[in-house]
Amino acid sequence: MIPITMKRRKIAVAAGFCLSFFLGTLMNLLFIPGFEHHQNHADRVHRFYHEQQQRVVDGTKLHVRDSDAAAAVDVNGEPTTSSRQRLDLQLQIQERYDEVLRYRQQQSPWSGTGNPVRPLERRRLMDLAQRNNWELSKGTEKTNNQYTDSHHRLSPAASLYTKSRRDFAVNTRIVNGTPMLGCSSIDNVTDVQYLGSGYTKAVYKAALNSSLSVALKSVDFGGHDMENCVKKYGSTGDCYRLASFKIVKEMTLMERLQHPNILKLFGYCYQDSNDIRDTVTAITELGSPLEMIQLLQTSWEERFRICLSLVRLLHYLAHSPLGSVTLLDFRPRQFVLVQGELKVTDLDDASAEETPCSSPADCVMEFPARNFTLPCSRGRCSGMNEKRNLYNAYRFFFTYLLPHSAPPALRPLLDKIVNSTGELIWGIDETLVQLEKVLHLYRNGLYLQNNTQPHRADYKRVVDASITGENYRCWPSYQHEGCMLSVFNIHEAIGVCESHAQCQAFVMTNQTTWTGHQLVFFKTGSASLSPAPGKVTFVRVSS
Ligand SMILES: Nc1ncnc2c1ncn2[C@@H]1O[C@H](COP(=O)(O)OP(=O)(O)OP(=O)(O)O)[C@@H](O)[C@H]1O
Repeated sequence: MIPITMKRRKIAVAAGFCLSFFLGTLMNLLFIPGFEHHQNHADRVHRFYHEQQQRVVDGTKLHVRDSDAAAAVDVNGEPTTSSRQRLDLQLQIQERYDEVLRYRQQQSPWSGTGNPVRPLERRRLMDLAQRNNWELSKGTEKTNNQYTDSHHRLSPAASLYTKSRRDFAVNTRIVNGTPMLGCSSIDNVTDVQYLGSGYTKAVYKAALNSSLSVALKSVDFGGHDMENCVKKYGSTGDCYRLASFKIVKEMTLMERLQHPNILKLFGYCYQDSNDIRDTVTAITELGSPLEMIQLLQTSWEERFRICLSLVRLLHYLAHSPLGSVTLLDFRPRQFVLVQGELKVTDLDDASAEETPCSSPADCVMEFPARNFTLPCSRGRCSGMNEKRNLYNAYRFFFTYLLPHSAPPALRPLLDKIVNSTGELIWGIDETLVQLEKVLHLYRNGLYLQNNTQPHRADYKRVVDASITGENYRCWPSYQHEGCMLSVFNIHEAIGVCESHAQCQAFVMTNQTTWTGHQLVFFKTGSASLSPAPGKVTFVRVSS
């Protein structure tokens, strides 16, 4: 039997513990100074315990049940393991919530105002941060979904129209001048296909109105993040809230960071799913996952485009409205291709905070092959966000994609770009200048070496004609069946034809690449020459 006074004390302590957490949350929501956002997580846990010990509160006011109170503290009035874990999880949710609010409101040192949080969004964010879903941890979720597969047990993106949901009239929401899609837009999606998943999210492709294809991103209930969290904390509801903040953060950054190489956010939908209120689904631009092996087989021009897109993106991130943004998880899988352009899709690990420091020893960037020490200036590691991005771009992209099979005249400049980024000699500004220079040289045919040797063969020019068959394979062809390469002009095409033993003719198509180069089909003969308006064929007449 526990003496009645002790029981009361426990109730009071537990209530204090709850109130303390509630007040902490409230202080953060109201931005009361003194409640540090950047506090170390462990310190914060500590502080909450300390505070709850000091408070004496009437438990009945907070409706703390005896059973809850008893579960929250042990016989010595100390928090039990389960209450510690619960608090730990709540604090993680709170931290993610704080981070999202910071990004919503943050101004860069040089730009205008941040985006104020609209009342509806604030309410939903608060809801996400505060709602207590302990009862959801009892494993009551349903799995009656048509898109369930063995790997991805159930994902809200895949269960859009099987659950009740709240459409917060998001169709009327305008972001950066564009109306946002909402739940009603994805009511009748068709052709839903699983695209991929990572640690936290599952991504599906879907067609809206049988026309626009989009990506639907939601928390993967069967993913590692959810599984590990539920194993540790036992609460599906709260683990969901924790994970969903990654999507909310990503959506926030997609709204605040507007650039052609950042995937567009088309909208979002909050709906009930798996017995969890307001599960979030982001509706974004659709891309195709980056396959490095496949990229190595494409033309230099396409690979250069990817590097240039990346450098343009990193230049924007270094000077973004939120300050210098770094992609902490910088792997090729965080990017997708949209019509040949590289776009970043996974922004949940992006950070606009420069690492705090007291000396350069705190500013060591460690990579598998080498380390860099950056200066510590005014309490922050100088340029660390930008440099981290740049070195990652070098090690994951430039070394593989830039020099390999480049036009020989561009090799010295490309080698310099690779070396200077690999040594972090250049910053992103200089790197961008140099890559734009490569583009200028390539686009204007300035990479073509002055070849004083005359062409060995003569060619007969046939206007509005093409050769249908007589294909041969070459690398890196734009077309699987035949040899289709891009050239700056007719002279380059003749040079290519003469360098291929099989080539007896070529067809200048009316298609161009992203740099304006013309696509040319190289052929083994001209027996199947036939009329084709707009195309010009050159047939070798002597050798
Ligand atoms: N818009 C998109 N279009 C096509 N595929 C996408 C899109 N967004 C994401 N993907 C694919 O889905 C995968 C998972 O998405 P995402 O990276 O956002 O999830 P995650 O859980 O954060 O992953 P990670 O463990 O890498 O952090 C990606 O690796 C990518 O291949």
